[in-house]
Amino acid sequence: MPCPVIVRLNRLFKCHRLLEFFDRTETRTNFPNAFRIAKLIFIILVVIHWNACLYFAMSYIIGFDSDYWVYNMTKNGDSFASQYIYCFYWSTLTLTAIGEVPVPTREEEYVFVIIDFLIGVLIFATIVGNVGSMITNMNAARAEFQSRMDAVKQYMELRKVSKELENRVIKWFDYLWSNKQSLDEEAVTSILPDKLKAEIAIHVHLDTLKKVKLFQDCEAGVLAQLVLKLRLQVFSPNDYICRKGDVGKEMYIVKRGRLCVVGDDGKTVFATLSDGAVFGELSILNIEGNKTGNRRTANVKSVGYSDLFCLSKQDLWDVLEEYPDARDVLIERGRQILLKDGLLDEDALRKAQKEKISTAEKCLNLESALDNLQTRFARLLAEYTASQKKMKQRVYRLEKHLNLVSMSPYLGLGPEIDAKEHSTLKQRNSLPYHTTSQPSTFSSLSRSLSLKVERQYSQ
Ligand SMILES: Nc1ncnc2c1ncn2[C@@H]1O[C@@H]2COP(=O)(O)O[C@H]2[C@H]1O
Repeated sequence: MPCPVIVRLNRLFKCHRLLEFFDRTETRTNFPNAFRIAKLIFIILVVIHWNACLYFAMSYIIGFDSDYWVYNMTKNGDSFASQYIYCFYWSTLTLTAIGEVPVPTREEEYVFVIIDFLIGVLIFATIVGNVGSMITNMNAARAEFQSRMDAVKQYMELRKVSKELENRVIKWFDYLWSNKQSLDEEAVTSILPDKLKAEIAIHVHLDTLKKVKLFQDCEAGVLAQLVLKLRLQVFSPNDYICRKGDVGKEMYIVKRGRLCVVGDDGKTVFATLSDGAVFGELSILNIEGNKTGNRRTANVKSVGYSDLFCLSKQDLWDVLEEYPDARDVLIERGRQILLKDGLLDEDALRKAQKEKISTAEKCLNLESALDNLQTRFARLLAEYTASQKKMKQRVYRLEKHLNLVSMSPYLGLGPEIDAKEHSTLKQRNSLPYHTTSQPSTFSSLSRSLSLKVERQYSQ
């Protein structure tokens, strides 16, 4: 074997870098299946190349032209290109087992060919397995969609659903697939963290939301919050999205399609709604004076297929509670539509507004009364503290006057008395009560007074 080849074998230690490259590229590429096929072909070519090199090395060791199996220099040429091409050809035939190869004559040649055949079987299995799984992966979305559709079809068959309705359902599936609408967009992005999900939702839906006149004056935060709550729904031609009198539970934004606000006969068209239009908001905005309350004010019908973003009442209010200005804008616009349709009870609106004002006034009055009370309470507290202080001083003076001041340090009353006076009083106090010059009634009075003051202190 030529020496430079052995020296360069240490390059095989870098193999892990190649595997790392494969892993990273497979994760990052937008065409994973194409990359997997390319990787498989590359690995097979490398294995064939190594096998060709081994064949040439074995022929070199055994001796070129020595038998029918080894590389034949005279027959196949001795240039580097012809040597490489013949060996590569031989290796391909052996490993893929698709062609006849020279029959080995020596034992070591047989062993080499057996190993080659075994590797060839593995390569073949790998190719078939990988290509099969790639084709399955490529069709995974279609297969999932198909299986769901089949389940619905079977169900309709079982429940004897009318042919007309069955056709509508099948056409709905067909529209969904041909417009590349996912059955459940939330499920697709559910694996992502909330932040990324929000960014994707903003990217996908924000353009539609920006077209919506109703939201054009709203703060950017409102749109960003709303965009996360939108759910895509697809309606077939002539489907009623809402009917007059139903309880409103959600509002809709038209992403694509055409819809009509129709009368009860289903033919009289009051208004046509197209991309960016909003409807279904009147019954969920709790507009004061709305004659229909939380009921739908009109029928809305889809003309062709229409893609609508649906926003539930709860989700809308959750957002609007944080953005009162946006709420006022929406309510004002809704009020204008109701006024135009003659569905606004102006008396009720005025009454509600008056009630609102009187409630606000009541709140203000209550607030000022509370302020007043607070001031008076503070004044009372100050007066009480001052009178308490005065009383303490009077008790102290009284006690002093009655020669009972000696009790004060124990009771914690009044200012400190000087040490001399204190010792004199202590001496006097050590005498029994009846021996003191004061009558016993004074002492009991002073005691009860002291106890009262002590209680006040402890409070
Ligand atoms: N004259 C109109 N023009 C446009 N849209 C309307 C008209 N009347 C009703 N709608 C919409 O039709 C919706 C029916 O449900 P809502 O009452 O919740 O909200 C209603 C409005 O959004």
